[in-house]
This record gives sequence, C-alpha cells and structure tokens, in this order.
Amino acid sequence: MEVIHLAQKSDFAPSHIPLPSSKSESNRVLIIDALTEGKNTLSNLAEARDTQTMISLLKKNPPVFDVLDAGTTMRFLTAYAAITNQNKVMTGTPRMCERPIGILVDALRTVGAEIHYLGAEGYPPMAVHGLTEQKSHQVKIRGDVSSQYISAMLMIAPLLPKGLEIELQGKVGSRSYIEMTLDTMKQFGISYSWEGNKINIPKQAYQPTTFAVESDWSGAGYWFSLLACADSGELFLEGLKENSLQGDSAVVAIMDQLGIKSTFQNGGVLLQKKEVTGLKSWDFTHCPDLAQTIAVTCAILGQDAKFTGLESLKIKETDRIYALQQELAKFNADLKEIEPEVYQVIPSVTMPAEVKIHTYDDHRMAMAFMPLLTKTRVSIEDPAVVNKSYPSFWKHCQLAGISVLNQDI
Ligand SMILES: O=C(O)C1=C[C@@H](OP(=O)(O)O)[C@@H](O)[C@H](O)C1
Ligand SMILES: C=C(OP(=O)(O)O)C(=O)O
Repeated sequence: MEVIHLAQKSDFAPSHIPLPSSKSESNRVLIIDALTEGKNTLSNLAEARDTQTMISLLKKNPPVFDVLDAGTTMRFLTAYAAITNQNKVMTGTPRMCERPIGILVDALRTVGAEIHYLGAEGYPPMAVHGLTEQKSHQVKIRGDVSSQYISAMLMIAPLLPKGLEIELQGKVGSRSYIEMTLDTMKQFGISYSWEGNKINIPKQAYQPTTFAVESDWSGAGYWFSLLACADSGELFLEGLKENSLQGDSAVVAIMDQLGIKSTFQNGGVLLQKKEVTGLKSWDFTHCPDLAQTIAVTCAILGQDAKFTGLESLKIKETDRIYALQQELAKFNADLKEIEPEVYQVIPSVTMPAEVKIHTYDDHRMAMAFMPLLTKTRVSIEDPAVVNKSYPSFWKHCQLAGISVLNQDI
C-alpha cells in the first residue's frame, strides 16, 4: 500500500492556501443544470472525484451509473434517473453498496417511480425504471439517516406534475445541507415554503442562471486544525465567504474555542493563533463532516471534549467512529462513548516518535490526521484517498511548508 510521510513541523510561516471548491454545492448545481437542459453558466466546479464522477455520468449517460464512493452522486442521480424517466442501474463501490438508500427509494416509489433492488433490499445496486405517472404529491421522509434523500427529492420536486410536499419525520440531521439545497434551488428561480416539518414545492421550471461554486468549508477545516495544533504561524484561506451556504462554516465558531482567530478579508479568511477558551462541548448533528477534524484537534491539543450528534458517522465512507477510535489509540487518545450517543475525546498525554495512520477508504481520515505532524512524524496510508473531495490536498500541504515524501504529486 502506498504511504505518504509527513515530516514533523510546528512553526508555519504565513502562507496562502487556495482551497478546493465545494463538492456539495457542485453536485447540486450539476443536477439542477441537467434538469434545465444545460442552459446555465456554472463556474468553479469542484475537482473532487465525487463531482467529476457526476459530470462524467451526466455527460456520457451510460446504462450503468457507477458512482464509486460518492454518496451525493448516488442519491441525487437515483432521483434524477427517475424524474427523467430513464432505465439505469445504480451502483458503486462495495462500501457504497452497504450505505442505505431504502428511504429514498421508498419516497421515489411513493411518487410513482419503479425501482428494483438488484442485491440486498434497501441498498444499492438498484435498477431504476423511471417515473411515468405521479401517484402522490405527498411523501413522508425520516430525517435522521441522511439528508441526502431529502435533497434528492427536493431537487426533482419542481418537475413533478403535481409538485411535492415533503413531511420530515423525527429528528432531522444535516439540516444545513437541506437548507443548502433549497437556497441553491432558489437561486435557480424556484419558490418553496418550509413551515414546521413540511416543505412544499409547487410545479415550476428552473430558471437558467449564472452560479459560481464557493470554496469548500469542509476542506478548510483541516487548515484551521493544523494552525490550532501548531506552536506558531498564520494561514490565509482563499475564496471562503462568511455567509456561506455550507453548514461546515460552523468550523469558525468551534475553532474560535480551540485557539483560532478568523478574520474575513480580501476574498478569504485570515487564520491567526489566539488562546484556547471555553467549555468544549459540541453537537455535530448539522455538520457531521467536521467531527473527525475536531476530534483529532482536541486529541492533539490535550483538550478534553464532549461530542454529540455523531449518529450518521457510522454509515459514511467507513464507520467513522470505529476508525477514529482505532487511529486515536495509536497516540494514546480515544473517542469514548460515555453514555448512549455521547462521546468524550480523551486527549493524548504521551506521543510516540512516529504514528502510521490507516485511512479506511475515507478521505476525511487521511486529512483529519495530517495536523498530527505538529507533534510527531506521521505516515498516512493510501494518500490518494483524498481525491474524493480534495485532490490537491498534499500539494496544498507543501504550500504550507510541510515536507511531503514518497508521493507523486
Ligand atoms: O448533501 C450533501 O452534500 C452532504 C450531506 C451530508 O450527508 P448526510 O446528510 O448523509 O449526513 C454530508 O455528510 C456529506 O458529506 C455531504
Ligand atoms: C460523507 C461524505 O460524503 P458522501 O456522503 O457524499 O459520500 C463526506 O464527504 O464526508
């Protein structure tokens, strides 16, 4: 297995990090663009493999939509294939075929789509046979498994002859991603109402527009973490907006408690070190992709912390709770479940001279553990795993002055 070696370093001269574009925003505008027959002007689309897979599948339109390990690509294209009345086999990596999709399939079947499972019930692969007649204009979708099912239904809703009312049931996780979907749709001329637990979208046409995708706040988190763990330095993250559609911009407030001052200026955000303050207790229900970043930061910084809202982590690219526990243990830290669904970060007290991180086919495992280089020598297995969301990650490490060895970049 290929491994990347990161030399120990704790002082960082001021540098600029360009950042990738958001794959979440990109994959939404690509679906909307496909539904408006490509009359839009889209810019700054992500280099992320998840987005490039979406672009290639929409362009080549093969009979089998193999999304690899991209959750949004799987969920959004399943709804897209149904509303555009196409026969498609939806599949992906072995892990993708373990990630549930039954809630979306049930919602699509309720509105009239014909979908068959080709393997286990409730999981890809499936055969989508399209949607010829709308059977219902109302669906109930539970909100505690993945918001991507809701986003997928929302984006096709304006094209349904009778429109759609979605009733969200139970706890709603990743709510910021639902808001991102609706906000994006609004920018393409869609009107909707969201009252209580009901979202209503009348039948209407998407209006062609010009849309520039923002820089990725989830990717930005790794740089906040690096500086928080470093002894000194300053980083400028390019292209980030203060009022972002992305819920992971919550990293600013979290990192403010972990010793990072953020100043928005000149098309980006300046990160500077300040003292660590406040009680460390965070709920990741609406920003689950930040959990690994913050857990590793606390473990490295010696900060005890309480984490809740981690329920969805077990069904992402890997079981992220298990993966974190295994890798934190390598430097004597832990993410311990102290009561059901409440976790405590047990920070590291002794640091080995070298730590080798296994990445579990999960881009966020590779990137979240990078800041460990501020305390010890780190090797990271399967470095190309970052391509899912942030292909230029190791190049950007070099821009920050990190010595990256044994990798063709
Ligand atoms: O809609 C999106 O773009 C995403 C929603 C979240 O997933 P869940 O809704 O499954 O938590 C997030 O973890 C994922 O990286 C991207
Ligand atoms: C969970 C993620 O992505 P997805 O669900 O789209 O595969 C992620 O990028 O962390």
